[in-house]
Amino acid sequence: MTTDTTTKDTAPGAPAPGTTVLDARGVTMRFGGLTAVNGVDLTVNSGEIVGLIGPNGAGKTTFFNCLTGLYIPTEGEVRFKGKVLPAKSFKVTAAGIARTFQNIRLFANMTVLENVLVGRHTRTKEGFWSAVLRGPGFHKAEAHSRERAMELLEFVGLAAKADHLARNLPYGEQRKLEIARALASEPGLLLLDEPTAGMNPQETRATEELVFAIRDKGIAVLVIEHDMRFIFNLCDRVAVLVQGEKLIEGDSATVQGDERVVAAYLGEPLENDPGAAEAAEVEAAEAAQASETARADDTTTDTAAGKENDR
Ligand SMILES: Nc1ncnc2c1ncn2[C@@H]1O[C@H](COP(=O)(O)OP(=O)(O)OP(=O)(O)O)[C@@H](O)[C@H]1O
Repeated sequence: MTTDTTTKDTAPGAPAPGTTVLDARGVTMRFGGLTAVNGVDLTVNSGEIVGLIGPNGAGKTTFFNCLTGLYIPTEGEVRFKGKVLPAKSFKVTAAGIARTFQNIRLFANMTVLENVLVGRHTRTKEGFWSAVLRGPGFHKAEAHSRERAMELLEFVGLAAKADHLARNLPYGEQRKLEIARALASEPGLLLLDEPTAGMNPQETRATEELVFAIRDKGIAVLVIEHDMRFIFNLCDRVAVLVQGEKLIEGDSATVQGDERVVAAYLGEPLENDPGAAEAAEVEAAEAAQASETARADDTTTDTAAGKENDR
């Protein structure tokens, strides 16, 4: 896996850095009376890693589902490389947007390699009859797909486990396999939904490096995550959703320093702050103690100085 985050090993055909790849405008999703996403605008440019954060139930996954054709937004429009996205998830994948899911969705009884091969189906030109007749075209396409799938397994660090059953992989490796499978559709934009959920700090750090390496291959990334350290280390831009609406968007420093973001995560300070009286009492006692000590020190110094003068 490439871990160098500075060298750009950009894929041929990738758009120039800074070109808008995803352009979501006024995306609204209502479920009956509940507005889960409300008028959200978001762009992702090529060469960028953009974070989407917000408290539980803020509408992040619903917004992802609107970007990937799982939901048809009640209002708004999503464009990918300038074209309005089709309203079917397999067509969205074919257009160039791939995703992983919050809850891992692998074929547990298939091998690691087979799981990646499944991810290639939108890129395989060979049709039904070619598969049935197993002619030379089919064998050539299959060999190419296997080669590409092995490259991707190498890239995420799972090549040695290509023949293992997916269900036997440890949790962190299953998440990597999901990413390899998503990459198999050769996307221009990768959406990651909580890629480090349930990971230990080492696995999280490795995922961070993997995402940088994906970006360096010319694939733009939009990532949902609750791990703030991961998000602020990784992302060029971060958008914050609260109750379905975009509260703020900016670089990590701007978002981290925004009082509204802190309030959205930690809650507003309570009017009659419980414990405030006790805290003030402790502070006053500590201050009194400090001045008492200072006075005692002064007396000791004076006495010592007096004795000196007495000599
Ligand atoms: N299919 C659905 N039908 C009805 N309500 C839904 C549906 N999907 C999501 N919701 C509601 O929409 C709101 C936003 O949910 P969503 O899962 O998008 O939030 P989230 O920000 O991804 O939360 P989390 O961080 O917990 O995953 C919630 O109130 C949720 O209950």
